[in-house]
Amino acid sequence: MAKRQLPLPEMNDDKHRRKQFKGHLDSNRLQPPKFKMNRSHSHILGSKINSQMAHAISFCRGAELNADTSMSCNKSYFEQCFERLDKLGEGSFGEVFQVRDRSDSRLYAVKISKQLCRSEHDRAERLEEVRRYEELSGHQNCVRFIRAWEQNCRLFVQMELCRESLLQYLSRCRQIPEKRIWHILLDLLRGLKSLHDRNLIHLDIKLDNVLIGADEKWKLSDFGLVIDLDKVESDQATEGDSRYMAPEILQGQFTKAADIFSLGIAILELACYMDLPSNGPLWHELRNGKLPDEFINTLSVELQQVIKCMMTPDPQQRPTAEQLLADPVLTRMQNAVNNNAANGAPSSPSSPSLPSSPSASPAGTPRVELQLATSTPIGNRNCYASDFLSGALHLSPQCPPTASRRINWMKSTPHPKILFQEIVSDS
Ligand SMILES: Nc1ncnc2c1ncn2[C@@H]1O[C@H](COP(=O)(O)OP(=O)(O)OP(=O)(O)O)[C@@H](O)[C@H]1O
Ligand SMILES: [Mg+2]
Repeated sequence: MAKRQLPLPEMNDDKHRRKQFKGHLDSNRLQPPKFKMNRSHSHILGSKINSQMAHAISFCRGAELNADTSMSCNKSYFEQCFERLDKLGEGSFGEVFQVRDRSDSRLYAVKISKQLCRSEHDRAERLEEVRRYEELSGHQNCVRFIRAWEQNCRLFVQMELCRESLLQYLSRCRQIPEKRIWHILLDLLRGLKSLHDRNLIHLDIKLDNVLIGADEKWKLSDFGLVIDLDKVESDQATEGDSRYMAPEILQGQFTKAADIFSLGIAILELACYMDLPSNGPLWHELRNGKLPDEFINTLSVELQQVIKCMMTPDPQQRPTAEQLLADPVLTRMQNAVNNNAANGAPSSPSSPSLPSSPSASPAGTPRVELQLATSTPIGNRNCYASDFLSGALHLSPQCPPTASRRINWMKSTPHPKILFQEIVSDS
């Protein structure tokens, strides 16, 4: 659905404004200081650890480091096990690299902590972080944890490799069709429900901490601030980015409802391409249930309602992830996915604009499904089918139909070149 172009509001400090990106990173974004939890786990790790040797940190049975971790080898465990490729991103806590695992030749992401782990207290905090991450990993809408280790006073975490963050996606597409926004919301509510069902709260939900996987699913990531309500007193929790922070966090109330607020305001940012304030009058207005009309009016009534509910000022009145998943629009989407699965039709709720559902074609119009076969890279990354979904695709057949009715289609622009393969044709 194409959005109406609205006049920009004045650019005063505290006025609402559309996002302004500089490349992929928004340098206007403030990173509020993060406070640390003060739990001690020194009893778990013991005190005598040689910091130059790699130590597996895992709560899974059988987790161990297989490379030569002895001091006789000059290479670090990381260098022995991985070929370091591109840098994928950086936050206040770590740098993330794309790597190739030498043992299985597959690509992964490894996050290397910036902070040095100098004391048992630091180490205990990391251990707790890894324990929480392992606990929630496994859901398709949470970035998968592979293993973690510590060497030279740094924590290394190996994860599934994702394609890009929701912030990068927004900076690239700018106007995201509403249908896709619903799919993103559905994926993230599922991920959030899996955390909340375990009594974990994320506390740092924001566009930068949502990634899309190779499986086309949107996933929660960056579990550094997650707290376990069964184990940690809420006064030991840490606040996340102030732009996404629920109002009650200022009173020290850390509950699951705070995550719902953060997700709600992130969806507002995504749907309206709005620059969220980190403080000032608009920050308070957004937390008093006053959403700027010139932005919110561009959305369907259903999406407006969901966002408003999620941003309800009183945390007790905010719906839970489970209640939100029962929203009529989200229920219809889930039913459609389930029906497709039951009929054996390939379906992915997050690969939205490919003509993957019969309803995408008016009656009588031939429906063609294409899958991305190969592509040349954009910049230093591969391109994906979804890179081309926000505009019309001008494809030309590269070869005539064969007996098996498979046709290759080439996008007409010279760069990037993408090759689609037709997988269904009703014509
Ligand atoms: N598994 C992954 N696959 C691909 N890119 C990733 C992955 N994990 C992180 N990144 C990229 O690296 C960036 C920083 O990662 P992350 O958010 O985990 O770091 P951080 O230091 O904890 O951030 P913050 O400052 O938000 O706390 C992400 O925004 C994302 O762009
Ligand atoms: Mg982050």
